Amino acid sequence: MTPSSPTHSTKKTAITTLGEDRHMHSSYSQFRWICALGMGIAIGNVVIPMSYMEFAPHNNTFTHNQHMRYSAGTVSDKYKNSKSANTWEELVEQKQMFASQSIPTPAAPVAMETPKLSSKERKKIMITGGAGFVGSHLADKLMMEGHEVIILDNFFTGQKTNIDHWMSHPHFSLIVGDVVDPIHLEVDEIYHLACPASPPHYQFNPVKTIKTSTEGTMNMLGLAKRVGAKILLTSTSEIYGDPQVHPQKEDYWGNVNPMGPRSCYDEGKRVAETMMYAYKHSNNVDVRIARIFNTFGPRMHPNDGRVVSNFVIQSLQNKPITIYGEGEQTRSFQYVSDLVDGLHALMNGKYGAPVNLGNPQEFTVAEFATTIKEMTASKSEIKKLEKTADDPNKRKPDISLAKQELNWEPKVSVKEGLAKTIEYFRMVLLSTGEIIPTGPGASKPQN
Ligand SMILES: O=C(O)[C@H]1O[C@H](OP(=O)(O)OP(=O)(O)OC[C@H]2O[C@@H](n3ccc(=O)[nH]c3=O)[C@H](O)[C@@H]2O)[C@H](O)[C@@H](O)[C@@H]1O
Repeated sequence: MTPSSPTHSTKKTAITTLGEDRHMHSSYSQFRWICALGMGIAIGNVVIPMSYMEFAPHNNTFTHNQHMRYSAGTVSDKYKNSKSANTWEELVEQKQMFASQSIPTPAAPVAMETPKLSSKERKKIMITGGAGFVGSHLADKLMMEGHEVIILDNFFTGQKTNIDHWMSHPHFSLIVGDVVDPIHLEVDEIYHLACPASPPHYQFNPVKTIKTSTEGTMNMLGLAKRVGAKILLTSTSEIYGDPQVHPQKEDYWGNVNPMGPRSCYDEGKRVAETMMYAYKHSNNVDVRIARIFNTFGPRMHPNDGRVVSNFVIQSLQNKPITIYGEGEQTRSFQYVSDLVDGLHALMNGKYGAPVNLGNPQEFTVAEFATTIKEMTASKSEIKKLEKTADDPNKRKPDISLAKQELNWEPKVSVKEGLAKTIEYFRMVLLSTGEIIPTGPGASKPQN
């Protein structure tokens, strides 16, 4: 199997055994400490992550005593002194402590105490696709504000490891389900993220991708209408297709091939936007639309197949870096914490028309490959493969509207974000062994 093959695999070795063996692995233990020390700032007994909790590399399960031990690995004094419970009273005390806090896991190696809001201030917020890469970072932010978070995810691309740390928190609920099925519950806000976003994944079952964006969005709008909730749709830069205008502003109508391999996603999101406005105008639903440009960061699935995870994983293993086409196509990359801040600002602001959220720092794919190769001190060769069908030639957001309406702009440079992402994947590789990233063409996410 070559890295360019449409099939792919991740060899899981040490880490799955870890959970089962219930023993600490030395590199893993080191990983936790690096993460905790590198990411957290302790204030009193609360550990505030530098950019939420960023590390979610693997499947693992933990015993209660392991939770206790992990708590000793945080920077917080309170946790530093905690140890395995010896008596019933100690166990009760520790259980109470963890009941109001997150539980440290490899996904989020710092324990975090969530603020106690009054019931009037505390909102019930649903995130569809909340176990995914972006959704789980958003969940962290909302939990850290003290809200109640309900995640609805079908785990097609989402991973439980991304949200494990909140599972026993009283403000957190997980519903394993699909947005294509109607759902009845009480919520104040809905962040509707559910939909595979990586081209190989959304092309795997195009009919399902269309249903997710259409029936799924209809169901979420129906819910918003019934309970009077505000709803935010994560749309995409892909609605501009292969743009003939550069950079792209929100008033550009786009250049989409309605019959191409990407159209299930592009057209699905376009119709989802249309539905949002139909419900706004006909039913007075309070809507928000974010058009998200290429986003990267820790918790991207190693087999996501998008350019950032592929190039980083290939470089770290000194394997060929696969460029599709000549590498002259451009993309503009934003770090995940900036996106999460933008989504939050949009939901909490008053602006109801579509807004681009992206970082205008633009790279050709070839430049991007060289940048990652240099940052990882890799010996990888650059390998050119066939260009993929309908791959947009240029993409860069005009974010003047987001600056004006949301007072938002990205704070993390691409290089800073890449450094964090490289460290993340370095640790993933330490734990999992070899990874062969997903190549071009439709494919199912592999665990
Ligand atoms: O990351 C994102 O946020 C966006 O990713 C994808 O859009 P795309 O720009 O095609 O993302 P990638 O698959 O990461 O591709 C970026 C460029 O790198 C190239 N690429 C990708 C992977 C690879 O191994 N080699 C390579 O040259 C692609 O051909 C493309 O030109 C999704 O379709 C968007 O919905 C999503 O918003």
